[in-house]
Amino acid sequence: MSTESLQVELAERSYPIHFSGSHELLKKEVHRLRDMGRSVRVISDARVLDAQPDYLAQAGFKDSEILSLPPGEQSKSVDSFSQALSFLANQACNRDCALFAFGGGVIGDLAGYVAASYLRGIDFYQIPTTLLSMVDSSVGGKTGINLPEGKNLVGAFWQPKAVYIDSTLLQSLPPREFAAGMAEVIKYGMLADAGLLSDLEDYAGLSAASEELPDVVRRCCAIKAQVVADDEKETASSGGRALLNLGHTFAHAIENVAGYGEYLHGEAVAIGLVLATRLSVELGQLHTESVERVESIIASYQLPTRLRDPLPMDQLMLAMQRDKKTRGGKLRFVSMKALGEAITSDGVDPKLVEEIWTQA
Ligand SMILES: O=C(O)C(=O)C[C@@H](O)[C@H](O)[C@H](O)COP(=O)(O)O
Repeated sequence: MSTESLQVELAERSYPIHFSGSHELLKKEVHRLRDMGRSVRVISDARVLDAQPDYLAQAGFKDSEILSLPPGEQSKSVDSFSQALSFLANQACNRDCALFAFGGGVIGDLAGYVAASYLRGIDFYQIPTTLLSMVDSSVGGKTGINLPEGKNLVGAFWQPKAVYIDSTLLQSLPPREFAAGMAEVIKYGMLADAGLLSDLEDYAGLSAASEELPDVVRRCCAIKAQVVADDEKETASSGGRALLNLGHTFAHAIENVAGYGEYLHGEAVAIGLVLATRLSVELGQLHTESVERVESIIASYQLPTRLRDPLPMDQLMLAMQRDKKTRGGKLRFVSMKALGEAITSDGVDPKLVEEIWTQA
């Protein structure tokens, strides 16, 4: 990884994203906490712990301090949330306990929400193990769980104290998971960095071992850190943090209607990015050729550009109504006025949205 750390600037809630020497820095932090008499706990999943059997022990954690949940989106649930709270309460963890998330986006979002809720808030650290969580979900403090009614419908903004990005962890990541992470990388190019998008065209076939990957991860984190610093709680009247949701209004509806886990989050985002491009064309903001270009970039990273099977339109439209960007019953979309420059679009005609879905 790149030698520097990045700082997410949020006044008293500022924190570093470490890209180099992360494992060593993590170990130091665990020791520092223990030296202060504080306890530490970890939430992880069975697949990550199997793939990385020694990582936590080498950083100073003990087995009894680790809660292992089943892998996959199903663990981002009220049941797992409750299980994790009981894990802390049964061990009499108090307010000086620090909670570490060791896993991908599901574990990070869940553990963050547990940390935000337990005793009204305890310290929280992110150790992302997937590409998706390294470039996106571990940064910015959006934590939460899914409901049967919709994706991420319950949660809190709760910033981590630090993020430890260790690219060596990607070597054991299954190819499908790596590809899913690339969807969020492509998203960053599409929303804020035309140069990154062009580079991704040149790098097609990027893998965990590619020498370009550390710089790509850092570029995504730098965009996210800036957007979050400018609009931490997504309250800007236009643009702002909502732009990070490019493709997600469609993606969350796909995940909810198809059933959580049917599509990986990144796979749904990949389809959502194509649909957001089609929407931008229909709104007269992009040329038609943009769709072909976006589809080609997405496909070159072994990601889907279309749904495997059609999903019921009424359910997709209903799921979209529950999107957190909706105001006064009206959908707010993130579209692009150029590839590399996202904007928010209000008052989009639902008929147009239905028409876009028919092309999914
Ligand atoms: O951090 C953000 O803000 C994002 O929108 C990043 C998204 O990629 C991420 O999936 C996020 O968790 C979605 O948030 P939501 O508010 O739409 O549930």
